[in-house]
Order: sequence, then C-alpha cells, then structure tokens
Amino acid sequence: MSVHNMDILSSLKGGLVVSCQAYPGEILFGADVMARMALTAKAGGAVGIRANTPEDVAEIKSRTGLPVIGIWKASYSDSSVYITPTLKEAEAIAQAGADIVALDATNRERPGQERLTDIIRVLRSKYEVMLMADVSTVQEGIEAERMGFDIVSTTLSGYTPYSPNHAGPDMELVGELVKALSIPVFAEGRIQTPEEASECLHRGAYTVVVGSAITRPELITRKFVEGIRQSAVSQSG
Ligand SMILES: CC(=O)N[C@H](C=O)[C@@H](O)[C@H](O)[C@H](O)COP(=O)(O)O
Repeated sequence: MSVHNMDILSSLKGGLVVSCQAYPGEILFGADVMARMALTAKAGGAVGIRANTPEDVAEIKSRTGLPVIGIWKASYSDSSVYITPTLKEAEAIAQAGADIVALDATNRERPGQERLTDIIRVLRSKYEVMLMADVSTVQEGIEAERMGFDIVSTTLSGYTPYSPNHAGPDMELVGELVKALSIPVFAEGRIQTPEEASECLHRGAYTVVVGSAITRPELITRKFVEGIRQSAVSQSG
C-alpha cells in the first residue's frame, strides 16, 4: 500500500465515517444535498464519508476534502449483488475520486458472471485506490483478505439469505472478523447509538460507519412517530 493510502487509512482509525446516501425519488436525492449532508457530518467530527454514485462521490470529495468510501448501487436482472456489482461501476467510482472503492464481496453470483478476482486485478492495475470488501460472514471476510482487499466491512450482514437477521449491528461478526483477519475491519450496518458504535470499537473494529441513524431523517422521524403511536396504544389499552 502506498504511503498516501496508509495515511488516509490511519486518519480513519477509531473514528466515525458517515454514510450519506439518498436514492432517486427521495426528497434529499442529489449531489448538492448530499455534499451539504457530508459537510454537516464533517462539522460534527466525522473522519470520512461513504457515498453512492460517481456524482455524489466527486461532489463530496471536492467540497469536504475528507476521505471518501465510494460505492455505486446498481441492479441487474441476473444477480442480487447491487453494491458496486461490476467492473463498470467500480471504475466509475475510482475515476470519480474515491479514496476507497467498496464492493459487494459476498459469495453470490455477480451480474454477467463477472469474477471478483478479475475486477480486483483490473482495479489494481489501473488505479491507486484502496479496496473495501462488503461482506456478510466471516468466511467471506477471510476470502476477501485472501483476494487482496485492503479493508473488510460488515455492511452486508443481515442482507444475504444466509447471514443472521439481527435488529442491531452484528457485533459477533465484528469480533470474529477481527480475530480472523490481519487487515482492518470496519463495523457497518444498523448501528443506531453512540454506545453501539463504541462497543464495535471495543470489539476491535478499526472504524465505525453509520448511515441511517444520522442521515435519513425520514426514517428517524418514522421511528419517533411509531414510538409515540405504540405508547398511545399501550396507555389506552
Ligand atoms: C445493506 C446496504 O445496502 N447498505 C448500504 C451500503 O452502503 C447503505 O444503504 C447503508 O446505509 C450503509 O451500509 C450504512 O448502514 P446503516 O444505514 O444501517 O447505518
């Protein structure tokens, strides 16, 4: 790994990466809004940003100056892999200026039967970016390290048919990956509170990535609305 990338990686150690994502059709969709969201995260102390699409990655990178983990979610009819599924999306994210390109590294067939090892080989030969494996199990993490990824993240635990369906973060997976791997393990997925984020770090996570609990006001509002409704129902009963 280059000195530049080692510096970027160490700037993320023990800190909070905020995932700033909105989809077409959502009220906050658009690179300008996501860049503002990322700037608010930076003002609050975030050490990095995770972002979706080349447009958002480029805008956020140039306006925040923070390290950016870039992904491009895309659906294909022949595969359920959607986080940076093919070389095309991965190259676009690298070209947009991401410091780290994150890809689905689960044990599932990719669109067009592309092979992850081939994607990694091309990315390594053409770009300086670090590569993050979004996994759902320990085995996938071990395989990702073997394939040459720089970082593993627990992003997809609970989102593959064969991984556990926890309501909160998969703390066990964080601990098991930390034990099994020598590359940094990022904790990501359903982290709702500062206490949960700290617990992930206690279990050895290198960095914590939080999205919905910070950057999805519609979901946050709905939680309050549901909570109020349920409490009203239980009081009236
Ligand atoms: C499974 C999947 O598609 N995860 C995505 C990956 O980029 C995002 O939708 C999540 O928001 C991100 O991983 C952060 O997680 P949470 O929003 O739970 O804090």
